[in-house]
This record gives sequence, structure tokens and C-alpha cells, in this order.
Amino acid sequence: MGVEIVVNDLTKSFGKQLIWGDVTLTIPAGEICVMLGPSGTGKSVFLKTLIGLLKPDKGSILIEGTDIASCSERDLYEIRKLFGVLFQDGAMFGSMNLYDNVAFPLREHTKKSESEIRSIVMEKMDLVGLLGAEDKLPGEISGGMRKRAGLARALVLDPEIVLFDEPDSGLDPVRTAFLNQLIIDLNAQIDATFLIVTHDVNTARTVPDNIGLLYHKHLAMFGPREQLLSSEEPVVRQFLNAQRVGPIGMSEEKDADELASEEGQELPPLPPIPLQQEPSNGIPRRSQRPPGEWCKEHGITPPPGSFESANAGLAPGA
Ligand SMILES: Nc1ncnc2c1ncn2[C@@H]1O[C@H](COP(=O)(O)OP(=O)(O)OP(=O)(O)O)[C@@H](O)[C@H]1O
Repeated sequence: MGVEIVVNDLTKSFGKQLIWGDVTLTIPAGEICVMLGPSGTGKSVFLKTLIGLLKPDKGSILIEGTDIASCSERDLYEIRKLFGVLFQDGAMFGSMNLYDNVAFPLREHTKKSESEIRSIVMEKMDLVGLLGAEDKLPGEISGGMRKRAGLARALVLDPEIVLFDEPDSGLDPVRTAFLNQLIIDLNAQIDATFLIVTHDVNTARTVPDNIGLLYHKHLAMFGPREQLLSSEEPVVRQFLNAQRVGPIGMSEEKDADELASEEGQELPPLPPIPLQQEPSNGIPRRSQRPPGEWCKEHGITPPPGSFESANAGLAPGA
């Protein structure tokens, strides 16, 4: 069913450099969340902190009652078994074929026999559409296949939480669309909690239940997809619509002169909120909410044309 992650008042610095501070959010069990933010705002650092690879300076991360920011190494080892991680480049061992790469965590962390391992590896390879490619080396396959192999490996220990670090980086838009569908289908099937770090605005607009935005050393907003897609908050609006006008500049924040020169510039209206992408079998995911529910509950009128199509409001160039 997936587990909840409760992050409270988290702060992380490297030496004197504050990466982000006061990050508070709850990643709900079984749901899909996307974390966005300009380059260098510390999204990867956030993922690494969640799995205990980096220690925060302050704050807590509660998972099933254990605070992984302060627990013992032994407890951390146990908690880490709940996680599957898809690293940016798939993080495959180049000298091992896909079968051995996917089998690796099972051989390292369990006492399963080779025949049990075989059945799990083949099941996960099937889940990600890679049956038949077991003997290939990572260098012999495309980037998209490597990501799917990395995903199969992230799933072999039946994780309750799956973290995706830029799953779409380096993929063309069609491969990204297939990978997003696979992510949605997997969530429906295994019900784990998914957190995806991405730069792809279209992915953020159509895939998740919730969106977070890290900006300027803090969490600018975190909430249901409809909340962020209907938000007039300048940073959220600029980022989710891939616009140049707004507080985010070429290298993080615009200075006062740049902002002053934009004064009076009319912002384009908010684009329609697209329908959330559904599992390919058409059966709604357990955590899926009816389109428009959040807006209705909060008395927000969504932009005209919202919830009419999955491609509504595609940001230009996204
Ligand atoms: N181990 C480390 N030691 C010191 N500084 C680090 C370390 N890891 C990351 N940083 C710094 O933390 C900042 C945030 O890095 P991070 O990779 O998390 O950003 P990001 O938002 O994921 O960026 P991108 O979108 O470009 O992948 C960067 O300035 C980086 O140099």
C-alpha cells in the first residue's frame, strides 16, 4: 500500500552554503508526487536526504515511526529496504548483463535461491517490458531501455517507496511519454509511494497527484496537482508554464532591475489544467481523485477548458 513520508522543518547545508531550509511536507502513502525546481536548487540532495545518504542539519523525516534523520545506522539499514531508487543514468554495472544487474539487490540483500531470484527478475523484466533483453549489456541498449532496466532493479525488493531521479533526462518526448505511462501503470499495480524529480513540465502537469516546487532555498509550494496548476503565485505560475516572465531568471533569481523592467507586462492567462494521465487499462489508481475535485472543494474556478483533454495546456516547448 506504500508508506507515508512526513518531512518536518528539514534544513540542509554544505559548509556555509545553505541548500534549502524549513522544508515541511507529507508525501502521502501510495500517491505519486513530483518535485520540481530550477537547476541546482537541491532536488537530488533532497532525494539523497530522504534515503539517509545525506544527513540534514535540522528537522525530521518520519517513515513508519522512525526518524531517519536521527536513527541508528542499524535502523537506517532496515528502513532503506523500503526504498527502490531509479538513478538518473540507471546506474547499471557496465560489465554485467541486465539479468545480473537486476538480480544484484536480491543476491546482496536476501538469501533467496537462484531459482527464486530467476522468477522475480523475469517478473520485473516483464513489468518494464524488457523480457528477452536479459543477456544484453547496459552499453548495448538505448538510454530508455537502460532506465527501464534500472526501474526493474529498483522494484526487485518490492519497495514501499520508489524514488525517481529525473527519469526523463536524455529521453525524447515519445520515450518520455512511454516511461510516464509505465510509471502510472506501476503505481496502479504495486501501490507504492512514488516521488519523481523532473524538469519536464509536461510530466509534472499530467502524471502526479501532488507537486512540490523547490526555489530559492525553500519549498515554495507543495500540494495537489490542481492546486499548483491553478496557482497565481508568481514562481509556481512561471515554472509550471515554462515562462520567461516572472521571478526566476537565467541563474536563479532575477535582480531588482530585471524585475522592474517586467512591470506592467501582461502575463498570458493560465492554460487549462489537463486531465491526469490514467493507467493504460482504464481502471483508476487507488489514490486518483476525480478531475476538478480539489478546485471544487476549495472554491477555485479552474482556467477555461480544464479537464477536457490530457494534452490541454501543454506549455510551449515543454
Ligand atoms: N556532496 C556535496 N557536497 C557539497 N555540495 C554538494 C554536494 N551535493 C550537492 N551539492 C551542491 O548542492 C547544490 C544542489 O545540488 P543538486 O544536485 O541537489 O541540485 P538539483 O536541483 O538536483 O540540480 P539539477 O536540476 O541540475 O539536477 C549544488 O550547488 C551542488 O553543488
